[in-house]
Amino acid sequence: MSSTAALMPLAARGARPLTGCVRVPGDKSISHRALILGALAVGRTTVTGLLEGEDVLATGKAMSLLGATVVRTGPGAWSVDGVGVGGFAPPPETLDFGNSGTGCRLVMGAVAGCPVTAVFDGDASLRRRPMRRILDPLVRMGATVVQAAEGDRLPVWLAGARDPLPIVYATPVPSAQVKSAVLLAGLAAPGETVVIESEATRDHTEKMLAHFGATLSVVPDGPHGRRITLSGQPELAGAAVVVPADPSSAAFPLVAALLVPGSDVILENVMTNPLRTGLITTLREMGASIEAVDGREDGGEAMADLRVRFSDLVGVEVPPERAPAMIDEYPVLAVAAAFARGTTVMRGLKELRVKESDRLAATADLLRVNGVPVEISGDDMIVEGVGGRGRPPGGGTVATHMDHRIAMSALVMGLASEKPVAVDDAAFIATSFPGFVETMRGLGADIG
Ligand SMILES: O=C(O)C1=C[C@@H](OP(=O)(O)O)[C@@H](O)[C@H](O)C1
Ligand SMILES: C=C(OP(=O)(O)O)C(=O)O
Repeated sequence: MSSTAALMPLAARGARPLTGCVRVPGDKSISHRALILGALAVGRTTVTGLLEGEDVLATGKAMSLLGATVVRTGPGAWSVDGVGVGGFAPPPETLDFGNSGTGCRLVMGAVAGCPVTAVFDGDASLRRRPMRRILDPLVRMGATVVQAAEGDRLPVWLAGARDPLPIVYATPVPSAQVKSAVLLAGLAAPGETVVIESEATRDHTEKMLAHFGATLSVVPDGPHGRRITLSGQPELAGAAVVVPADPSSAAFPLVAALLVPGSDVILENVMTNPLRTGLITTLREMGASIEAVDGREDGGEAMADLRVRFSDLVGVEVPPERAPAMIDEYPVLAVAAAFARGTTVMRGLKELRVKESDRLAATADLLRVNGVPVEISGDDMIVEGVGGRGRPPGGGTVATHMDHRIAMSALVMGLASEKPVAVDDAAFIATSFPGFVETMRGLGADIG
């Protein structure tokens, strides 16, 4: 996706209740990791339900350029023949991660443990995002930043180490991407690599490493944290990975169903890993009717079908320690808060400033142009809901700033506000949720 491509404007307007049963695409975090661990394993990995969005496809291409054999065998079905830990080959061209922070940062970790040099690049949004948080620990492990743009930003030339050093690393920011990059580099290190996080972040890398045969321990550290110890140089064996539906994508039809009167929707097979369900916890506190049925587990990950019905919501205070479990869901939570009765306070949102856009500013602007009072105070966002006094006015055009989640959140708002809501550019939705518009229309939404 290029920032110079033609814009794709779109608008959503209020219509009949949303009803029906849908399965949103596969989880983005798990999809990236399945391709990367498949490439670092010996033998064949088969993946079903892979998210075929632009972000994940960029990671698949990077794995091919680094020497793995990545083949699409059917819709959402992929096979990866890996090269083994430390076995990447020098890539013949730049690894272009487009809009994807996860792909870029995790592959930096994997490359850091191999004696190859790779060039990492991305689109205008990714070129603005911080990479020092990844490069700092990787350099401590023996990788070399040969060249980088100002402030250690993309494009970055990274030379990996033949025998990276196992380190003990306390992550300075709550980031699953930083944790995962260190663990992926640590795979090639002789000895134990330890990551300590003061707030637990999504643990898909840890779960999938165990699924592929690595030895690691995860123990609590402090009131909200964890200490992860990985034994280096395992022989990872190709595995079967079944990717559940992405809770971060499910968030959009879920919130839409809560806001459009009369709605009753079932979202199938949604991943319910507790480190991803902060939005569901919060919405339930706000009075949402979200029922999880038929809970089950595969590859260490929990999933369930979610039945969601229109609900009257009330404002709540969301504590900062919940942020890692719902970090990508704040824009759509802010939309839900706009329809709630009373004030919603979301605390500790600093990390939102370094996503595909400055999501704190972009979310506040989304609400403001649609007539909803909102304030940013330090790292907190305060939304004055209009519930009980009607619906948010809508009628605005939202600047999406190359950010898929801002685009989808704005369109969800338009489904329930008084007047339609437009977005300047819906093209980036394809990075994480291909088929979003069709899925929403299938439930009865008026988006076009
Ligand atoms: O590890 C992952 O798959 C992700 C981690 C989060 O980023 P941070 O690690 O920067 O918090 C999240 O925002 C992103 O969408 C996916
Ligand atoms: C932040 C996100 O992704 P990434 O960091 O992979 O670009 C996201 O999908 O909301």
